[in-house]
Amino acid sequence: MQTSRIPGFYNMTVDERRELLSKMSAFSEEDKAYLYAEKPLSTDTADNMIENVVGTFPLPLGLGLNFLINDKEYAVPMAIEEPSVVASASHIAKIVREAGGFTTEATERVMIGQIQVVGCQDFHKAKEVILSEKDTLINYMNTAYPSLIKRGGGAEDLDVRILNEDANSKFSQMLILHVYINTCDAMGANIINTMVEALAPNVEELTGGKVYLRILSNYPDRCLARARCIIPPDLLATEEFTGEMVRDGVIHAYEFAASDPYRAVTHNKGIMNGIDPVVIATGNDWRAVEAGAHAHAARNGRYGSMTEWSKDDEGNLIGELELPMSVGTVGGSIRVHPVSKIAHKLLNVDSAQELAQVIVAVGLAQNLGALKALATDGIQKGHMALHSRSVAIAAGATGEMIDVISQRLIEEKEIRVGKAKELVEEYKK
Ligand SMILES: CC(C)(COP(=O)([O-])OP(=O)([O-])OC[C@H]1O[C@@H](n2cnc3c(N)ncnc32)[C@H](O)[C@@H]1OP(=O)([O-])[O-])[C@@H](O)C(=O)NCCC(=O)NCCSC(=O)C[C@@](C)(O)CC(=O)[O-]
Ligand SMILES: NC(=O)C1=CN([C@@H]2O[C@H](COP(=O)(O)OP(=O)(O)OC[C@H]3O[C@@H](n4cnc5c(N)ncnc54)[C@H](OP(=O)(O)O)[C@@H]3O)[C@@H](O)[C@H]2O)C=CC1
Repeated sequence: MQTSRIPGFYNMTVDERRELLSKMSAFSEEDKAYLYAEKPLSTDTADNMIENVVGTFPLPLGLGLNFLINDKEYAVPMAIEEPSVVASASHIAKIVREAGGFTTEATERVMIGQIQVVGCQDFHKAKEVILSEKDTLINYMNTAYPSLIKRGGGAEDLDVRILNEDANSKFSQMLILHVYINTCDAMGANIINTMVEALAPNVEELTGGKVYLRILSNYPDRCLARARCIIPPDLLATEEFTGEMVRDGVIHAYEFAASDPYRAVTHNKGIMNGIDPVVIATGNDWRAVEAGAHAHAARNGRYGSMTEWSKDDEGNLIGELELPMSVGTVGGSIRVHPVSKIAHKLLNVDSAQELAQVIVAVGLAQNLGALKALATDGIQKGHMALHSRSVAIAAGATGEMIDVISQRLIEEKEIRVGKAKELVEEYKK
């Protein structure tokens, strides 16, 4: 899309939004046939995706707007059930674009495959043998996946660790091979698993041990994406709070998360509020991304904040987020789920590296959205106002009643299902 800045998009009806997107040539006729269908994922496709299928489970798909990342516009598809997340991401993206946008970067897409060897007679000798045969083993693995080499990827390096060397350890001693594999634009789990399974017999032969696990690691700490924003305080000001007050509140909120795991978990949940919906919409494995993100948050031996917030000498608020980001633009169900295909088209990313960068930028925005609300009005004002519609529906409101009940809940400052049920009964009389 030429611009992701569409003021008041949320005040339009769904039909008006679709018409506007048509005018912006965001979707082809075929895309629209899937995206606007009541049931975009057919039962047949679903039945081919997983086991024991009895139906499908749709989620709302919204657009995170206003994202300017490395000077490129992105309307970000977000699949999520929770109200206020898309609004919050768009709200912060709007502020950040006025400050010049997000800057992002990503490392090479190097993922890790692990091979576990137990029962070696001499673990140090076994380690030496593996390292002396490193090049041969790397070449061997690459013969198991020649197409990856053709794309410029493949196994690149190999490392060996010995675990549980302490004689008092209650666990068995084991040799762990780490194979570093560039999976190009795929998340790479199946690719890596194929390669490490192919290598296992050679490893057994060289070490004299027994290989058990041969699987990727979901902590790909050489496959990182980083996002950064620099925001002058005046852009953060609200009716009641100066920009400096908001900035300082955000920094204090960060310091709280950095010092206390109980807070860090909630803080990081707020970041994943932004990340998961994009990972899901693009057909990627959100369990893998979640697991890797939390491992990274604990990399210093203590679970802490995924983001960092500080101020520079000019008083600008600086936000940074670095996460492992094992996502792909091909592979898995990405080209199987029709809506995920459309999401990729809308995002218009050229590579998995670029997708990873968009995702961390959304995570950073989402974190600031939550912290800005928490450090000022509190989360209930913005979030609960948007949640009131779900509350009304949960209480049995339908059609026009939803808006009426939702508005009453906000006015009476009692956004809860019990209250909504009373209002529904009253409305029906
Ligand atoms: C909800 C807002 C954004 C309102 O904030 P606001 O200041 O009232 O927004 P605004 O009316 O000034 O609008 C500014 C922009 O926000 C967007 N926007 C504004 N409203 C909408 C809407 N309805 N739908 C879509 N987009 C919306 C939109 O882009 C708009 O620009 P415009 O288009 O007008 O030029 C703000 O209160 C907010 O960000 N709150 C935080 C919400 C949040 O974090 N929700 C997550 C759920 S809570 C949670 O799970 C995580 C948590 C909080 O526990 C994490 C933690 O503890 O750290
Ligand atoms: N622990 C975990 O996280 C696990 C996750 N999984 C699942 O694995 C799936 C992801 O595995 P993944 O290996 O990515 O998927 P695939 O098995 O679908 O492999 C990706 C395929 O994409 C093709 N391809 C086309 N273009 C490119 C390109 N530019 N770069 C790289 N590959 C390309 C390759 O086929 P070709 O080379 O033949 O053209 C490759 O085989 C996810 O569904 C995930 O849920 C599975 C096991 C464990």
